[in-house]
Order: sequence, then structure tokens, then C-alpha cells
Amino acid sequence: MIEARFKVDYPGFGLDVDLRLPEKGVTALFGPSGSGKTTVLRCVAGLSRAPEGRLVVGGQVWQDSLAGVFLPVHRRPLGLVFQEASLFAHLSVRGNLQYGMKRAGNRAGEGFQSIVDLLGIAALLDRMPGGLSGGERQRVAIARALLTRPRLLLMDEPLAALDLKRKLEILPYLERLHDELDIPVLYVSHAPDEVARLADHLVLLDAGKVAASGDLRSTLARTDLPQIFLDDAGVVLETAVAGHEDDGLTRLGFAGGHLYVSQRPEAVGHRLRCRIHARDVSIALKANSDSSILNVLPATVAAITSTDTPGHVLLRLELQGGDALLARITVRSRRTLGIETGMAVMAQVKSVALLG
Ligand SMILES: Nc1ncnc2c1ncn2[C@@H]1O[C@H](COP(=O)(O)OP(=O)(O)OP(=O)(O)O)[C@@H](O)[C@H]1O
Repeated sequence: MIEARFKVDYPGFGLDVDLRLPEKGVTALFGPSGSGKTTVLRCVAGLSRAPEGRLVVGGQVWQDSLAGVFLPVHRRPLGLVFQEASLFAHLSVRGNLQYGMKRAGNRAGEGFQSIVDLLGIAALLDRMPGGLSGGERQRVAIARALLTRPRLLLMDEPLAALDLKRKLEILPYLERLHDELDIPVLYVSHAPDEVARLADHLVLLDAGKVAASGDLRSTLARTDLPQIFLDDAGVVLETAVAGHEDDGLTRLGFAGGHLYVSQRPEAVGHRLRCRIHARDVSIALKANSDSSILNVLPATVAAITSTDTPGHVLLRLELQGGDALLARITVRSRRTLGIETGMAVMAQVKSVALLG
């Protein structure tokens, strides 16, 4: 468990957070511009010194303002990856990686091959940074950070400077981080799709305060969050390919039932994350045989929340097996159908976005 408590006062902005984060997996720090994501990351890195703060990583105290403890950034075993990869232009990719290793006392190059493979950069080792694409540079920067054998990897909007094509190229490598790294990753982003795809744990920041912190799927399914997080609300489901149908559809299975999507190349059993937006879910009182909507799941209305969207409410629908969906429907439809909490309904899913 990482314990991170920081209080910072800047003119016009105050940060006051108290977090308990898992020691494994990717934690996304998500929130609107100016909510304090980078400030938290800088306090964790030791790049900023919170006047009041306590930070414990892997049982080691990195900061304890009451006891006067503050490890400077160079004494913290962490890897840092920023928006722009700052590689040494006069060193090859291999030279850049070796520099990182030496600085961290990793002279034997422990883990070199597995990290080079993890980031897919074996073919780039003898190239100079000047000739690399933005996505390749970021992969090298991540490898260099990992080769310092950090206890924690910090990433601040690592994809923000890349165009869509480069983002898509690097995402699969980042995705592997949560499966293959046994250190925690703290990932700052304001891109909902990136967070939905990469994170295991989610911290929502709003005006310097923690609006929510928890497992990604259950946090995204909450309807009791500040409005800013409900505008583009949607859940993430962890599914597996259950079969390929002969009419060009792939069937995905999860505890709540099945979802049909356009044919996928992945084999049966392959895990796929999906995002389902609240705006893409509608409600029927019973299974409809005269509808073109294929994906219909039995659900129970667990919560009804009003939102900033005039004339609409947000429903939280519990599915079999513990997952949930959100649905944005009109107040009029709610009235016409007589929807109340506790009712059994059919959730009609108009669109499923596959992540990855
Ligand atoms: N050194 C500083 N001195 C004064 N104010 C600061 C300092 N650093 C950050 N701030 C202010 O703190 C607030 C939070 O900034 P921060 O960069 O943490 O937000 P963010 O959520 O990362 O935003 P973005 O998504 O735009 O990067 C902002 O209002 C910013 O102007």
C-alpha cells in the first residue's frame, strides 16, 4: 500500500489529498485541467515539497513533514516519464539506456533484455534519438526509467504530445505494463479513453480534492460523483472472446451475459476491455423481439440521479455477477416507463467501444 498525504497552498489553489494506493498495477490520476494531478505527481516525486505531507512507498518513508523527513528526488527509487521524452541526442538508444542503468547502479544491466522486449525496442538499440518517431522515443524513455529498477513509475501525460497514430502505436506497450510489471505505476491523464484502457485503479481529482478513489470499474460505475465526472459517464467491462459467429459477429462473455460486436481477430478466451457510455444505453421493460438492438442485458435499477443535462437522468443498473452499467435516459421516458429503483429492466446497449 502506498500512503500519500499532501497539503499544498498556492495562491488561488489548494491541494489536500489523502490517498491509499495499491502496490501493484496502474493507478490513473484523472481530473479536469488545474485539478492538481501534476501537483500530486510532483509531490510524490519529490520535485515539489508539500509543506504538510507524508509519503510511504513499499514501507519506506519518503516524506514525513512532522518528523522532518524529505528524501530529495535523486534519492527516491522512481522512474519518471513526462510528455516529451528527454533523451540524450549524442547517445544511441543503447547508450541512453546504459546511462540510465549506470546512474541507478544497475551495472550488470539486470532486466535489460526483458525490458527491451516489453517495450519492443530491440530493433532501435543502435539508432540515434533524432531519427525516432515520437512514439518510439517515449518507449525508449519508459525503458530507460524501468532500467533504473524503480520502486514506483510515474508518468505525466506520456501520450499527450503524440498524434493519434502514434498514440495507438504505443498504447499496447503501455497496456502490458499492468500485466508484467510488479511495481506500481502512477499515470496522470485527462483522456478518458486512455484511463479506461490502461488503469486498474482510479483517483478522481477535482479542485485539489479527491472526489473518488477505488478500483477502476466500480469507480466508473458510480453516480454519486461531482457533475464534471458524470458528463461523459460510462463503465468499463472486462470481457473475454466467447465465440465467433458465422454472420460476422464476435460474442464476448462476462458475468453479466453476452455482448455482440463486429468480428474481432482475437482467439476465443482472449480478454478484452470494453467501454459502454451511459448515452448508449436505453431501457426496456421486457425483452423486445421487435428491436434491432442486439445487446440486451437483464438488470436491476440501483440508483437514479439527476444530472446537469436538462431533461435527463442517469441510472445505475446492476447486472448479474456484480458489474454495472450506467444509462442516460430522459425524464419523460423514466415517467412513461414508471422506472423506480429496485425495478427489473432490460438494458439495451446501442454501442460497445472495444479498448485495445
Ligand atoms: N509552483 C506553483 N506555484 C503556484 N501555483 C501553482 C504551482 N504549480 C501549480 N500551480 C497551480 O496549481 C493548480 C493545479 O495545477 P496542476 O498542474 O497540478 O493541475 P493539473 O490537474 O495537472 O492540470 P493539467 O491537466 O492542465 O496539467 C493550477 O491552478 C496551477 O496554476
